[in-house]
Amino acid sequence: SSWWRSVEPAPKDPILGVTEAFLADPSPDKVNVGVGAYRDDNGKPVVLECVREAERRIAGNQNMEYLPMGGSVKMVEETLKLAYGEDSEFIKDKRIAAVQALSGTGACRLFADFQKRFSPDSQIYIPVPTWANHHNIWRDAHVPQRTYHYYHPESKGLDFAALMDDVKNAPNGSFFLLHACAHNPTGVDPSEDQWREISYQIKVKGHFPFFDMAYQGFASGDPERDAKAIRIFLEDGHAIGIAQSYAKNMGLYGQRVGCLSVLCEDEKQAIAVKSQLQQLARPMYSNPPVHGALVVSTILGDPELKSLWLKEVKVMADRIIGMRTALRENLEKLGSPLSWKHITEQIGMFCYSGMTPEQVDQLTKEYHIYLTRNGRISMAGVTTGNVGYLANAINEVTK
Ligand SMILES: Cc1ncc(COP(=O)(O)O)c(CN[C@](O)(C(=O)O)[C@@H](O)C(=O)O)c1O
Repeated sequence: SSWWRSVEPAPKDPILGVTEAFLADPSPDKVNVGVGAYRDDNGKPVVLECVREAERRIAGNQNMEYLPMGGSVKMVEETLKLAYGEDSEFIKDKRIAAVQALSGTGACRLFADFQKRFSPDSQIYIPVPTWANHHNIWRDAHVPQRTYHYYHPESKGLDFAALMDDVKNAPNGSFFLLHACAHNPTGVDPSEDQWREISYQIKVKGHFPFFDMAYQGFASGDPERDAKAIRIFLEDGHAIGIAQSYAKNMGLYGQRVGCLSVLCEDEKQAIAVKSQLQQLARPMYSNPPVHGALVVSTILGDPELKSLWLKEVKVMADRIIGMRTALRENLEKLGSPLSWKHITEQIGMFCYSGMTPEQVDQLTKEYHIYLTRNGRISMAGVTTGNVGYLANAINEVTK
């Protein structure tokens, strides 16, 4: 008996479905500015030189043994330094419970399941808008979701006042999901002063901040600078959770390398929390993949490779910043009646263009330009070769 007969086709993923449509399009003019995957100025995916060199050093020497349920201790150690700081006292005092995760998605999901298990009546406040998959992750972890104001359409900036009201009005001890840098999809980040006010208010309310940091190094080109929000919260004495990913900033997309960490009050608590995170991982995937973790720990564990990585991540960030300027200038040169200054004011991988779903559909149908229907443009897909074509198409559908 085909018990699955009632199974309906799943809806297309709002982001990955765009990639599928792009790949299916035979047009030579097609442009993919959908998924957040870096491309060089020839529109090609990039494997960083530091990654190639790490692979050369690993080749032939890597065993295929299981990692512990918590993953590679060395990779996790190096990863915590990126988020908490090279000389973090929290690392020294062993207060951080941390496990290797299946990239940023896996880190968020492991946290959501941990939250459900150990704070079963809690909910989570998620920004409007956010990365589409955040809703799926906390839904499948059966954690009720609330929203907080984030993006201000009229100014194409941060709705700071409304955000602060939501923080103040949420019940004490609520969970808040925060994008550490390079907010997806808006590219709008709080200023340093705004982060300080958010941190203060979250502390007053006893809320729990969970940072999703999928783009460290990609926003400004400097991983230290991109961790500023987290450092402010740490200085203010918050307990926090962090999801980290090497998909974008090290280009390890398909290797699925990330890390989930929870800052505890002391080492004893951290040992307990880590053991429970491992308990969640064991029935889910048992232990995480070994290769990507070895690439990361080889790079971050070698001063020469780490400095090469820092140079390469800056090159990627700078290229994107350059494309923001180019796209804005092309639109202005075309005499577009709209203001496009937000293209250069926003930060990170994405530009929240302000285009309507209908305008996006027109871009796809008439110009073979692929982007998500919320008008988000992955700037990594913009090149000196297609920026003129893209600007012209955007001008045509928006003028
Ligand atoms: C805020 C945020 N958090 C976590 C992730 C997960 O990333 P990973 O699991 O690969 O480490 C993404 C990636 N989001 C996308 O770049 C995007 O929004 O296009 C894309 O990779 C995706 O999965 O949707 C993200 O934007």
